[in-house]
Amino acid sequence: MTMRDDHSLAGELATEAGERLLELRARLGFEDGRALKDAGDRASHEFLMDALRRLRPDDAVLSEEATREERMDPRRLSAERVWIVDPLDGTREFSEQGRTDWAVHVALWERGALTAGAVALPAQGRTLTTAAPPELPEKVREPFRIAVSRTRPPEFVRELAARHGGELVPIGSAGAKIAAVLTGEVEAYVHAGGQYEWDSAAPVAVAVAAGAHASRIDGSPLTYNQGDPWLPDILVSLPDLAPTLLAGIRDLHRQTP
Ligand SMILES: Nc1ncnc2c1ncn2[C@@H]1O[C@H](COP(=O)(O)O)[C@@H](OP(=O)(O)O)[C@H]1O
Ligand SMILES: [Mg+2]
Repeated sequence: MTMRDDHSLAGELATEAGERLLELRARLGFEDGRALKDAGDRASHEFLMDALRRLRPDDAVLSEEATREERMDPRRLSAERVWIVDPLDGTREFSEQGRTDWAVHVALWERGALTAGAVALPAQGRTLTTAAPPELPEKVREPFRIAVSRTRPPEFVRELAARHGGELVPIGSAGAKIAAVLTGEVEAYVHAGGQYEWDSAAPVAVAVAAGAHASRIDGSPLTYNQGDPWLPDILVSLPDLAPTLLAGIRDLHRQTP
């Protein structure tokens, strides 16, 4: 392979990992969901680790599927370049026949900020990348739609939508939900209660490159490559909707701390 820029590399790796996951899904079928999930996590992780080791040998990597020791390796904390990857986001949905809301995340963090990233949505036949960020819808649709976890929607988001005339849309995978914001299927994604850096790094890199709002739900910045990769809440939205949602969340939390 020739030397390529980080944006293209993120896109190519996420896309190829996704193609391998589609093949695996076709080969193993859906009878044994546990086996399919485990095989998908492992195959995608190994492909991405091998490729990054070969193509970016000097960079550190933080992957969901690495061992705890690898994830806690302090060398990444002093590294200038760290790839943050989720080899299979929405593992649950990957194991359910017919579902297309699962993703491969590949992000690059450099000296304090996300600088490149890609989210492959293999079953939707597309990859969103910082190489060519999607064009955001110009206007916020009314009623606006908030994507939430299918299985763990935060309690307050129902009330938030009700107060501001919004609708909830359950979708699996953080990457698929943020992609839905960027492609105009929903206007926002709100999550709280738990998540890790790899769940949001790549989709946030693409969202920011596209001009979307991305922050913690209190409006503070999302920070990556921390010692503890726990990053429990997130708001991604069209920029014009962010002030309403941030104020709405603040009000709700004031009332029910
Ligand atoms: N409360 C929680 N604690 C830890 N991880 C969570 C979580 N809620 C969601 N996630 C993770 O965020 C991703 C998107 O979840 P959801 O589809 O429910 O919105 C999933 O990643 P993985 O599929 O990579 O494990 C899921 O494990
Ligand atoms: Mg994930």
